Amino acid sequence: MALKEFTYEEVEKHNKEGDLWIVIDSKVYDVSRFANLHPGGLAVLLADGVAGKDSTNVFFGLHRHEVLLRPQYARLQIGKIRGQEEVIKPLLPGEVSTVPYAEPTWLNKGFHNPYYNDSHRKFHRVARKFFMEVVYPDAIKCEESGKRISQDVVDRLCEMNIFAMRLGPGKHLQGRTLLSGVIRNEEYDHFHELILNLELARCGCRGYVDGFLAGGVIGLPPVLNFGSDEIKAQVVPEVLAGKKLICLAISEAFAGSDVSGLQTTAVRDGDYWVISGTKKWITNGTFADYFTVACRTEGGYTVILVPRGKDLETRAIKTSYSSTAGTAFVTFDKVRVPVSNTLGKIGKGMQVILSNFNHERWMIAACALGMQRLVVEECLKWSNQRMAFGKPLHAQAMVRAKLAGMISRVESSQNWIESVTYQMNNMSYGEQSDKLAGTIGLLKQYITRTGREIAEDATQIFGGRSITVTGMGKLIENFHRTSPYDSILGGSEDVLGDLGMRQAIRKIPSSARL
Ligand code: HEM
Repeated sequence: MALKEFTYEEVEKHNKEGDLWIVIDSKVYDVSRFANLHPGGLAVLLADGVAGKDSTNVFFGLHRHEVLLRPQYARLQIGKIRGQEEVIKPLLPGEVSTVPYAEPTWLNKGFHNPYYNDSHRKFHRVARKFFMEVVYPDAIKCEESGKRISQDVVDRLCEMNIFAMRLGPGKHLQGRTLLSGVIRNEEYDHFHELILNLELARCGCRGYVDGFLAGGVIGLPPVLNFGSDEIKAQVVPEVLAGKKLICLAISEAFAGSDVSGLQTTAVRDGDYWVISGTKKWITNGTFADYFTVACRTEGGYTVILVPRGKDLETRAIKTSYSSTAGTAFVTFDKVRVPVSNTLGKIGKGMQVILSNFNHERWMIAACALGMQRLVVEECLKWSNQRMAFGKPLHAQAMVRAKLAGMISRVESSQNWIESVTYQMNNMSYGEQSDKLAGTIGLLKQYITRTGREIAEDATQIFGGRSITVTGMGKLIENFHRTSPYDSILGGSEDVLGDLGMRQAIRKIPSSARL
């Protein structure tokens, strides 16, 4: 049905309590009955320049656009201004932002790049639509409720093989239809995977980013790369189908970044391991069915796949991000598992653990970067729409300086991660372990550190709104609270910087002299 049309003169007549209309972006809203329920109060709606008037600027200085899109408020619209059309439109599913620096360069019209081709473009369009339509609403819901990712979303992302793709290219993708067949299986590379990580991060919910089966992204590769054929045949199909969930259990209260300090032990009893000990900060642990567990065994370390059972208990750990991540404290009370559940060689678990770290750290860095870019976009929009001292925020040189720093950090991180991703595409798994471990350590250290600098700057730009969980600054609040996770999970910043340096120092030629 065509919308009723009004002139500004007609709207102006409705300017008092009980008969109150306002205009926002050419749309006419009847707020007569809503005014008393308005979270910002009645008085502000009756003010001069608001009641019966075009309140577009004042509205966008105080609310996110999504407020108007919520059904209960969208229904307050009774018509539009004759001869005018709405200008402020949200991105449609699949669309890219036209705000400068809101997207990686290759997505901007007229820009060129050496890494991405048509297959990545097609893939990106479908992925963005999927994340906006299916994942984003679940992310918002779960981030707030703290509940685990909905099974419905798990089913859909497994149907699209998104979960399988997040493990990177490889044999596990053979015979699978990727993203409804938008690309051919053999086209899939680490740049497609980078796209998935960046799109996930755009949801702006850090807890959910981990709740989005991150435990599986790091817990399943040891099974794929080091499990026996029987174990793989049993576990991989059900996990990639989203029927069973898996997580990685390495860190302990006794050993975090210092993996060699771990104390969970596995003792042989015939054909069984008997596992005793605890694990801490285990992402997805509260809802996982399988645990890829690093244990101390006679003569070294061994990684063992442990199914959830009566002697394995998980308890949710209260963290400062959402419990949708499923962060758990895990207790093994003489858990018996067959020795055939060993992943890799007995006593050679450190190799399994270390080889897994590169991909995990790269994934965390990618997600961290995705959120940072989102924060840059939020700050650019906010500084453009927020009026202070009679001018937009970006009229202040200090604000422009902060924005310049934020953009430079995000762009340098993007360029570095793309260069590393290109190496990953062209190196074998073994070569990556040898050549990229140090670089990825440094990359992650850099990206997570700049993340916290960006969080600080964004907080200053958003002021009080950056410390409230809802409203204009909700993404900034989430990012400021959760950016330290990026700098801790998968190896803390200082340890990774040191790893990068130790690897570099080891490779300085003995003949090198000034
Ligand atoms: C259709 C029109 C409007 C709707 C549906 C609406 C809805 C809301 C909602 C849901 C909130 C809670 C905060 C949030 O979720 O962002 C809010 C807060 C607020 N609103 Fe409105 N509003 C409308 C128009 C206006 C207008 C024209 C003004 C003009 C001054 C205004 C001033 C405020 C203020 C001052 C707050 C508190 C903001 C804060 O805590 O930071 N609102 N409004």
